[in-house]
Amino acid sequence: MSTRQHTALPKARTLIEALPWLTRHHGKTVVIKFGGNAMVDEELKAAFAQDVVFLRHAGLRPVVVHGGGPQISAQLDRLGLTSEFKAGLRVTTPETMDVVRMVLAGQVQRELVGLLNQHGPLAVGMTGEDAHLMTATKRWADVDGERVDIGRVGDVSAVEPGAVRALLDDGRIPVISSIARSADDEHVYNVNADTAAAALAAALGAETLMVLTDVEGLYADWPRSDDVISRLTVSELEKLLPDLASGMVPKMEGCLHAVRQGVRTARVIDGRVQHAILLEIFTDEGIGTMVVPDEGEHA
Ligand SMILES: Nc1ncnc2c1ncn2[C@@H]1O[C@H](COP(=O)(O)OP(=O)(O)O)[C@@H](O)[C@H]1O
Ligand SMILES: CC(=O)N[C@@H](CCC(=O)OP(=O)(O)O)C(=O)O
Repeated sequence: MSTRQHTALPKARTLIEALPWLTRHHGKTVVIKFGGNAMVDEELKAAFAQDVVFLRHAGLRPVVVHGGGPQISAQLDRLGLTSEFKAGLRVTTPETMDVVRMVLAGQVQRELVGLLNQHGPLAVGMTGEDAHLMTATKRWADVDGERVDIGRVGDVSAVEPGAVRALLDDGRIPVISSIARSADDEHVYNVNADTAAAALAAALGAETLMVLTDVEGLYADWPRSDDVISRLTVSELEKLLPDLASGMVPKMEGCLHAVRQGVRTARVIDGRVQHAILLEIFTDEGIGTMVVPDEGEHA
């Protein structure tokens, strides 16, 4: 009897290799934050959409929260307005807020929804304003120990995840812009997208928060070295937080918050690498930086 050599055998083996990961994560919610800096390359964006759709078809419940800092700055520049950041947060006047809302909800979110929906009627876009998803209170920046007014920047004070859950139950992929309502509905707030993703992951009881950015992960001694910290507990991260700078502050604060609130792992991964999300499936320890609970917590 002759056995036929099937050329597709290595592909079948690869699929089987993914089985333990897929079994472990089946039915689990994964909140994926896609940063504006990782979003500047067309091929990367298309690969990101493929990964998210793959997760959805593999039985996970992916939720996308997107940023768009560079895209907002470019539009402000076109309008002759300046971009100013304090402690990693955009100083947001009412005029700036109009641009933030227009760019995030009208441009970046639409583009991601379009890319995902090339694979079927899956993605539905919303902002934190929709169905009271996110309510925020005014956030002040801490600059050298001083409390500084940065305008319409908000911190998430409440999340009503019902609408997102309903979309997930319906098999959709929610794509969420980081804008929140104020409790009195007088205006809207600009929320850092890392902060929004973390709040949402916590409220949804997500298994994982994945933050895609434009560096390999959290560098131990940035900018002097590029040694990536591959794993740290929330207590270790808490000690490190005061030494962090710029964009890493809301990211790592978000990871800390999410894991403290019961999210099993939070990861910062390199969104410049094609298929960064799927690489997670095939590497035991994962890539980038992983934040885990302290030993003995959420058993
Ligand atoms: N310890 C650190 N490790 C890695 N990156 C850091 C660190 N501290 C500050 N950064 C900066 O944070 C940036 C990522 O944050 P940000 O620019 O807000 O990205 P995103 O658009 O993905 O949210 C990096 O490009 C890097 O310049
Ligand atoms: C308050 C604040 O800073 N909001 C951010 C919202 C977008 C964002 O966070 O985008 P990235 O993830 O690409 O940085 C901003 O206005 O740029």
